Amino acid sequence: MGNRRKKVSVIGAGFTGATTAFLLAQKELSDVVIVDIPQMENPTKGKALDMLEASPVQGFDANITGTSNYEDTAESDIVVITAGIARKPGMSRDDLVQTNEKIMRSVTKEIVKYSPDCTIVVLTNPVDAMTYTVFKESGFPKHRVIGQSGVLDTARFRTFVAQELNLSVKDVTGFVLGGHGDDMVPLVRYSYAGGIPLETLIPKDRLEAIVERTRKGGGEIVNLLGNGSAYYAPAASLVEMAEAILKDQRRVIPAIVYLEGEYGFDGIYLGVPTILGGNGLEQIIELELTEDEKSALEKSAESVKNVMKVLSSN
Ligand SMILES: NC(=O)C1=CN([C@@H]2O[C@H](COP(=O)(O)OP(=O)(O)OC[C@H]3O[C@@H](n4cnc5c(N)ncnc54)[C@H](O)[C@@H]3O)[C@@H](O)[C@H]2O)C=CC1
Ligand SMILES: O=C([O-])CC(=O)C(=O)O
Repeated sequence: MGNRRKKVSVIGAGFTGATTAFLLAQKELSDVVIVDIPQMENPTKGKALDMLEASPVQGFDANITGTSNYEDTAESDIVVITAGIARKPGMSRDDLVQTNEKIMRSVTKEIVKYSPDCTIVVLTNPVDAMTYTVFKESGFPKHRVIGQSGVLDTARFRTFVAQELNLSVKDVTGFVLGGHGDDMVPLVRYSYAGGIPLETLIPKDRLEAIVERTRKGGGEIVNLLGNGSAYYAPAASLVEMAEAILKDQRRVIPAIVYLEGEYGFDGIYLGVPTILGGNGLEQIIELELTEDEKSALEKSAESVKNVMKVLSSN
């Protein structure tokens, strides 16, 4: 292997998949293979070629390939799953479960066949349950199957806080825990602007409004777009996770991981603070929670368990 370039395969060449591929290449994090179904092979090849033709202008060196053949994904370091259907206005993420579970099972079989040592990062919704499905189907250890929600949910929270305070987003940190649904748990107590606790900077009612907007952040975009869901911020979030793994950064990042007793939950995938590095999930960080925070997390976990009940893999 030596100094060979890293390789990331992105399954699903739709809005999130294509945007993720382009960001990975622009940042020269890896070569990228984009995979979609055979009926979409030409558009997928077209997107990949179009991205590649941006490389001389933007000055990045990365191969980008579009395909429907999983052989092209062989020996990926990371495989990102964005394949499946997205919600439309009036739908919840959970309405996608039956269709996307089938897609998760079929794509995971192919991923595992060609990249038995990769780390899989799942985006497809309902993402907590879909990450669980991929974990079961892959047979991979838990540190190599993780899901994306917390980076995005936290990014939304940080955006709204920065707007409220008229400050740089760079100085705002936050932590959103729980399932990727409307009862996710933004942890205000662990959120800061330039190291100053947010609770001392923003009145309680304004903070509550920001928390509520964060919880419904996906739906806000779905309603505005009218025919699909968010993709720029989700793709940026996937790329942050991929970078942490590819560069073994050991970053503190909220991620959907398999819990075995942590936070009092066992046998489910849920968003919690983690350390991400070269092995994928390096460590789960257990924060001290107040009774109110615990019960909010419990409620969010119940929603995830209700979705998991309809999984055929459960
Ligand atoms: N976890 C999160 O924070 C987020 C999750 N999502 C979810 O990501 C998923 C993708 O969203 P978009 O990219 O906007 O949807 P999209 O409809 O633009 O793209 C999905 C792509 O998956 C492809 N596909 C379907 N079945 C496939 C299969 N068996 N193998 C390979 N490709 C297949 C489709 O042909 C399509 O190109 C949705 O489930 C959405 O809800 C989106 C944003 C954030
Ligand atoms: O809202 C959706 O359906 C897509 C998603 O998960 C998000 O943008 O948070």
